[in-house]
Amino acid sequence: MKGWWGPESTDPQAKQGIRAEKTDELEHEDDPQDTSSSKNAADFYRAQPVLDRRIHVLGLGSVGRFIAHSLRGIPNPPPVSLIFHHGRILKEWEESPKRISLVTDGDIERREGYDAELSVPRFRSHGKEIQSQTNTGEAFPEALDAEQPRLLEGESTEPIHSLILCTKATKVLQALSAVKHRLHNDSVICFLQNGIGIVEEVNRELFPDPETRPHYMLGINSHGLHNNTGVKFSAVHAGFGTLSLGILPHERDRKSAPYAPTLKFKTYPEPGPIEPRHPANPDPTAPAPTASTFKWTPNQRYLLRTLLRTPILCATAYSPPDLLQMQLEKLAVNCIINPLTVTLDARNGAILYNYSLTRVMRLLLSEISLVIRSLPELQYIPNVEQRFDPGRLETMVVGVAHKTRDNISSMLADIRNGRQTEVDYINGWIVKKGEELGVRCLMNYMLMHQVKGKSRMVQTELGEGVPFVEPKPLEEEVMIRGQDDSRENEYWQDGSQG
Ligand SMILES: CC(C)(CO)C(=O)C(=O)O
Repeated sequence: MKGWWGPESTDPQAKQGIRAEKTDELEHEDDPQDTSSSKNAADFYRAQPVLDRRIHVLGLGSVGRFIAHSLRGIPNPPPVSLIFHHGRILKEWEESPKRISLVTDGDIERREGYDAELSVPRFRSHGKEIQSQTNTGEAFPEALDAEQPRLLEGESTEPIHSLILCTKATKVLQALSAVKHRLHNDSVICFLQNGIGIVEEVNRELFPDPETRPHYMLGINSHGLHNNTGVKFSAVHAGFGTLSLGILPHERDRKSAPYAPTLKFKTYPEPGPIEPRHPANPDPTAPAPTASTFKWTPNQRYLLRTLLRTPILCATAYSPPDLLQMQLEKLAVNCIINPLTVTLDARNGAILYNYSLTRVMRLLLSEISLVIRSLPELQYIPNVEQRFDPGRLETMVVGVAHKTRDNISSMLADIRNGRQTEVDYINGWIVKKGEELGVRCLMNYMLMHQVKGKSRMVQTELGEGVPFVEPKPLEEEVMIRGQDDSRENEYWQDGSQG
């Protein structure tokens, strides 16, 4: 039997990832007549075959390229499809040697064997696709019936079973809208964005019906990656980190989902003064937490195991409550370093050893800490009060700012390049959650709007100034000088997670 974790296939087509990769290696596994093989731990994993080994990567910035490169480097690699967001870039890829290169400590490693496809982001407003033109200016064909997706030439209708989503948080809806018709209720999407609240937004806007909604996984990336200036389809692995992964319980399994958020606190608005609430004074009438078992689907298990067996990713799997706490720690750090570096227009280290900025940081952290400690999802988890104590969060922020002192934060890089920032999913999430929980977060609100104001200011300046390449109608990004030089900085130093 040929297992998919076994030695590398000698079939050149399989190496190229060309075949429709139906798993055949598992077809005898479930034969009830077959009593010859004794059951062992691996049988558990082999019990349910996955349908398709192909992994699609959507969002081909430095993180997407790194993941795609890493996946093709493992024994018996899965077929990997790169989804390009622009016809021009797909053409460049087709005309290139079709390789992704990764630079580590000056050494270049090139990998090939990718498939490529096109999927043009759909612009959205108020929960609807509003686009009548593509980013190359051509008109979208009219759909024959409202239920059918409006497809462009070259766009696929093939189902996607496993998708790794590496776009920025601000591009998730547009990117997913374009492949929504290919995702089914057994597909799995692995979200790898900064910030929190993306999954909820995707559910609300794209998959409101739990019956047709795909399954989800979350990942927190701490690898330091940036673009390789001037070199296409390449990334620089500047800092070794980890990938913390977790499978999210599906709403279809809600009843048995671990730590399903039960509303333990009365939500705002309510009459009378707003009292901060946190687990020290929970609502005694709230129901107790539910059991923590839920089933993984074959696609979820397959994608998780494939990422876990990719050594360079240094991936580890966590339970949903653990992953949530790690996300919240990262969020707290991003809530301070990212917007402050924007307002200061300085590298991460600038916030250190500065009396006034320490005051600012503490005010922000007192709100952030209170919101996090008030989350109903965390109320039954031991030590939440200590883990998210403002003092501990401050130590973490200072530690990360020190380790990444020479970096330009991802938010500052976005601002400088005229891109939309992820502030809505960082400080914006704190403000929104605070409103729901009755914790007013004025400091975070103000800082969020300073970032937005700065973003608008830069975009206006760029619009009035002289861009080097005129944006085509509805083209996503304006190419400006220095864009490729910016460190696309998803840096999150591992040790800082405390
Ligand atoms: C931790 C920090 C601030 C490091 O640069 C980061 O994650 C980011 O820039 O987004």
